[in-house]
Amino acid sequence: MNGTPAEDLHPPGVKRFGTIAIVGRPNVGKSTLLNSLVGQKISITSDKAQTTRHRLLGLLTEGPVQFAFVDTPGFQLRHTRALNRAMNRTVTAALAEVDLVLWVVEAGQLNADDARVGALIPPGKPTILVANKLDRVHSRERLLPWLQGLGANKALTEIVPLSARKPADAKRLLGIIAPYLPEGDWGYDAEALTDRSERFLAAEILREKLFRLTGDELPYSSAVLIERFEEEGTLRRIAAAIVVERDGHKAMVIGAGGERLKRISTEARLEMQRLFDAPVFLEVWVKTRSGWADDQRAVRAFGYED
Ligand SMILES: Nc1nc2c(ncn2[C@@H]2O[C@H](COP(=O)(O)OP(=O)(O)OP(=O)(O)O)[C@@H](O)[C@H]2O)c(=O)[nH]1
Repeated sequence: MNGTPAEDLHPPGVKRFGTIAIVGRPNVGKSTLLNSLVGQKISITSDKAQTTRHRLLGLLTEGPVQFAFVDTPGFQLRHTRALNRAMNRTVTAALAEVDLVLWVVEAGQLNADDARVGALIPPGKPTILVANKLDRVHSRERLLPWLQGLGANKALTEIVPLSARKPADAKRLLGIIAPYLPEGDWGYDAEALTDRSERFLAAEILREKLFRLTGDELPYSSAVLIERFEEEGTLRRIAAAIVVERDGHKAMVIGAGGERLKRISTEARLEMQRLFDAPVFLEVWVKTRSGWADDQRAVRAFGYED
């Protein structure tokens, strides 16, 4: 991890680096695909190079190519029906910035929800349609006309039928993706993610839950600090502080009987576990900015992995 230039670790070849968004209606297999594509290296982020519109979900460096799979905030896949026009514009703008879109559907199906997702992809954006769950299709003869019908859609750059569960299929897909990524230097080190980047992501997740579960009540001056981030084997032991301006805000975050703080910290912990692919022990404190003296009265919420 220390000091070897990344170039020395890889065979020569044209270096490429690019961002890829994976979109699709719920349950088509996006998470499964991301996992197969990046393996254990899921959900890594770094505090450099993060423009606001994307969150890094996973990085993969294979030979001279670095793939950055990104999330598109505002792409509420679970609530596609509820997307209003303004949100659609946000999503479309975010997708406009990536180098490639992977639009995941289930092989043999293209329903109204799929079409709604497809409509958000900016015209002209290189888009690979991934027809997933191929293993469930028992009659390849029936799939053929479906694939040919899709082929008539000029907006699709490629159509790739596969099973996200099969590592060999994911590998094949990487080979198809690579030429769409621009030539140029990598955005990140080739090595696995550092504690520091997970630490950053932990703060981001907690902040997101904090603001989502307090609605508009909480002033944006409130902050999240990761005070401790330790690894014990696979366990991540994290101590975080939510720092607010006033006692009134503190009460707001804690909620009646501590319920809201409990929910914030539970949801944050579950998402961290999913992203880090590891158990997380998360302790969250709420403090007012008045200083350390206040720690005595700090309230904490615990999260345990059973
Ligand atoms: N048979 C089969 N099932 C798959 C395949 N890929 C994913 N699945 C299953 O499909 C279901 C949904 O997969 P997810 O990866 O959670 O789908 P998602 O699109 O991320 O879902 P949301 O998070 O709800 O948007 C899970 O039960 C997966 O195991 C595949 O290639 N073949």
